[in-house]
Amino acid sequence: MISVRHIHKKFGKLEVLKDFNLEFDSGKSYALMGPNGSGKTTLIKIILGMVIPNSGEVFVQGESIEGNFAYRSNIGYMPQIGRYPDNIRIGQLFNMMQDMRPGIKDYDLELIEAFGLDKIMDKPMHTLSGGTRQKVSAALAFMFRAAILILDEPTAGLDPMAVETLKNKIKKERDAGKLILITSHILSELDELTDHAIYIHEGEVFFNDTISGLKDITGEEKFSTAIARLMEWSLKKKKKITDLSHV
Ligand SMILES: Nc1ncnc2c1ncn2[C@@H]1O[C@H](COP(=O)(O)OP(=O)(O)OP(=O)(O)O)[C@@H](O)[C@H]1O
Repeated sequence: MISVRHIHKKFGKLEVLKDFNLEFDSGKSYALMGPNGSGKTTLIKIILGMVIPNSGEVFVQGESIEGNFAYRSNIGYMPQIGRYPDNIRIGQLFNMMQDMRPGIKDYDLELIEAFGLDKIMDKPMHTLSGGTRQKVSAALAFMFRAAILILDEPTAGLDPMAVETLKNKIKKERDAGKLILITSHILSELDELTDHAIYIHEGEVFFNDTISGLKDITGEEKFSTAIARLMEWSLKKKKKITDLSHV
């Protein structure tokens, strides 16, 4: 459903992604992991067409995204930090986003109600707390019933009740067969919400397999310990996991 082929991205002299290849299939949920600054958000922004790679290509539902904007309506995106016009009110923002997708009329308003945003529609965005802005971003990501959901650290800054609400929503959409891609540093959350683990190290895909495959190859039952082992290997060996059968 999403195919990332030979992507190379540099910012100045910094090589963030090096000949990066990945496939994301519909009906599966992926945890995108890696140390701070390893290129997770950059990869997401390339898939969304917000960052242009130096070379390589991305295909979404079989079509190259180059010069193509229509594919974005198939993706619900929750950014790490949502940036919105300061003076716009919550309700106006929802209306504006709906106007930008005139082809979609059947909105998913579940999170708006669950987070109580329907009761504060008149509040200007710049007056909102960080967590409430995060709730608005989550509500927008799910609003258009997109087949693909890309969630960049979705629960960061949310209170425990909102975290549970959002996790339940993600599980519901996952079980309905959507493609879900999540980056997070909260491993328990990834273990709960996803079935595939992708680990990025120094601009390359170091590990890409199912979470049960990860547990098998590391010999660790616990997801967090398996990831710790992977990090250890990535730092020591600096080779792809396929070369580590002898570790
Ligand atoms: N627009 C930009 N200009 C210059 N450098 C950038 C830009 N965007 C990202 N970078 C750099 O690219 C690298 C990868 O950043 P990115 O945000 O993709 O990492 P990340 O894996 O998402 O990190 P984190 O876990 O901290 O969110 C970092 O070194 C970052 O400083």
